[in-house]
Amino acid sequence: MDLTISHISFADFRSYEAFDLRDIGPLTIIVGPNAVGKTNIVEGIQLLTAHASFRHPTVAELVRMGATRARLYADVTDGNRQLELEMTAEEGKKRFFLNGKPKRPADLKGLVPSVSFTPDDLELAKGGMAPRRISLDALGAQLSANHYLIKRDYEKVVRHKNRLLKDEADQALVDSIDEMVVTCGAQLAAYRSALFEKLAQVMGSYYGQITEGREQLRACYVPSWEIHDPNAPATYTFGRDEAREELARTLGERRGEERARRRALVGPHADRIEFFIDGRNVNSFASQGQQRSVVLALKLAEVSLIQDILHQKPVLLLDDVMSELDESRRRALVSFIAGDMQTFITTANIDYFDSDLLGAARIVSLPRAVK
Ligand SMILES: Nc1ncnc2c1ncn2[C@@H]1O[C@H](COP(=O)(O)OP(=O)(O)OP(=O)(O)O)[C@@H](O)[C@H]1O
Repeated sequence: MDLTISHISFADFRSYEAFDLRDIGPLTIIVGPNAVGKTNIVEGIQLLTAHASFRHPTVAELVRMGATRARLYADVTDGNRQLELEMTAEEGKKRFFLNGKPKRPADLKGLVPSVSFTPDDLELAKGGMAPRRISLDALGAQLSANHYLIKRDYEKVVRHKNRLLKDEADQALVDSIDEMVVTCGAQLAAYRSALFEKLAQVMGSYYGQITEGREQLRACYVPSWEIHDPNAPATYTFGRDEAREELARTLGERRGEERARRRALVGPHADRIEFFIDGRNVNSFASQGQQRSVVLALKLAEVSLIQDILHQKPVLLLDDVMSELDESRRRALVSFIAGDMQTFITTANIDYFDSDLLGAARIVSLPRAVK
């Protein structure tokens, strides 16, 4: 049996002085008016399970205004094992505990994975590359502690390199940091590429189901060393060694450009993720509805991959997305939820759910805060 959350408790977290929910079952629908604290609950669960928040807050933002320390807690069980997950936020630091013992996030990766789906995710199929890379790394981090650690190291290296370039530091210093860019960057790019290959395949299959076979989705991971035509889908497969060679070569070729623009231009922080429907780039051609289907397919694929790789169903966190989806996409999502995966849904309007789903759910109504 999968690990599921049976109890959550927050103290001085976001808007909550205290929040406690016990006997949590497979499906919880959290209902309430705007700004009542629905998203805060989902964020708290994501912090406890994925050790990150889709809102990318500072630690101080997590602590209730006027308090000094936030504490989040969850009991998790698979019927046999009982685990206690805990996170504190205090003095600029998040700390994690398992059964009362301090743990590094890397030690907890994959224990109780989660997939969140929020209105911000709908931007994933629209514009910039950064949210797509962040989303891929967030998935990778839950699937592999090594992915999480190398991404963290690589980001440090690039920050350092950008500082050197900004300060117009000696080229020898930049060259020495470039060795790290190559080592960490090649490993990160190889992890991402291998993960993305699986993700793209499952995504394509979900997209086919959502559109009832009418349209084909192709997703491509494009490393920064490729000269890529955004209007032509292409598959680039490579391993770590090839990535090392290509990165070293491209860094050499673009050294002058990096110095002139005073920032790092080569490496996985500049890799692209492109989506194509029937051969056309989603960014410039897709309708809003098609873009939403792409994101829905991506989220469903994330869930499937976690299940396949970790043999543990993730906790699904749906923050106010029903209102953003039309009837057919809502149906596709609900049929997925109706499986046996633990799910938390927030909504301001319960009318989006049919009576079957409501009948299976525990409804938690949050009252309007008294000011
Ligand atoms: N650190 C904090 N201390 C106190 N209050 C906070 C803190 N962080 C957020 N809040 C409050 O939490 C509330 C927002 O909660 P949340 O985002 O969960 O609302 P919601 O119910 O999801 O609303 P909506 O339906 O509009 O998305 C806001 O009133 C905000 O001021």
